[in-house]
Amino acid sequence: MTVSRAFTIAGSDSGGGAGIQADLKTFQELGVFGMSAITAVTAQNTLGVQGVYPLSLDALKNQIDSVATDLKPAAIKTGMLFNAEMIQLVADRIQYYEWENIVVDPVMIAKGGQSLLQIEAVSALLTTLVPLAKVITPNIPEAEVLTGMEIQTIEDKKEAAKKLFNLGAKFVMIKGGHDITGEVVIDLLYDGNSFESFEGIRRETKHTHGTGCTFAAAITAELSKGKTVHEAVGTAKEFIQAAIDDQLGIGGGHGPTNHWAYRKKNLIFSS
Ligand SMILES: Nc1ncnc2c1ncn2[C@@H]1O[C@H](COP(=O)(O)OP(=O)(O)O)[C@@H](O)[C@H]1O
Ligand SMILES: Cc1ncc(COP(=O)(O)O)c(N)n1
Repeated sequence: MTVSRAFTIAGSDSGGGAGIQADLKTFQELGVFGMSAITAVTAQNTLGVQGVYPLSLDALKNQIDSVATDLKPAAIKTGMLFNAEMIQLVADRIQYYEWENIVVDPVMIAKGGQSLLQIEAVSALLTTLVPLAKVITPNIPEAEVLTGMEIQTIEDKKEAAKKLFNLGAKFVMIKGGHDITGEVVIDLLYDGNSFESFEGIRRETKHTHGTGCTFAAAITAELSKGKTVHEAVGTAKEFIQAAIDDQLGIGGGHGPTNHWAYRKKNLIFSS
């Protein structure tokens, strides 16, 4: 039996909705064997981030090498990388192992406002990791920081996508969750030639903790199966819409989405 294998390099979210936990749940739900390397442990729940505890560079390198040398992941996702040294290490390992299916989710700030990436690390992200990305998946505030431009209109999004493409990312996905208006939420994918919109139904909910991680993890899972980026993003969009629609309603703040919802929906439709 061939097993699709995906690897996440990210931070741990004790609350289970974002980070490593969201990634592994998403891999599992999409039928992919998941592996992880933890950059930092966060003490986190739906109310916010109570603490950030980065691991040593050695601990991170050792985890990546353990996975790489034995388990051979077919697609790799990066999430919270915390500082410039970790970004450089991850970029170095990606090149060393000649990995190509790299999904870079440039995590910077948690939904509660706490920083998950040191601001001086942004230039390392731009120069070392973005050029290695098959897909980069910034939300609007992240795209603004990465490009140094304000994003308000669809034309701004297109310009930002072009800038990130010119830095070497093969596909740029600018997510629309932070747009303030509209019944439709639009994620814009750019492949260097044309733009494709992936639309979802915008839900009025505060339970969107981990949506970015989950969406990027679903893209990674599908890439590990050999799907194209367009196919992978299509499935990821269905996955995240189902996860947001099927509210869990747990916790007193920004609650997690339901990672089981996509499989549940497909089970119902196929039975
Ligand atoms: N309120 C919402 N209703 C429906 N889809 C949403 C909503 N918020 C975010 N999404 C979707 O979730 C994914 C993550 O989006 P976004 O919130 O922009 O990223 P992040 O979690 O990194 O801030 C995207 O596919 C986006 O369209
Ligand atoms: C460890 C960790 N990684 C990432 C996020 C971002 O979450 P989101 O997907 O909601 O932007 C988070 N809150 N915690």
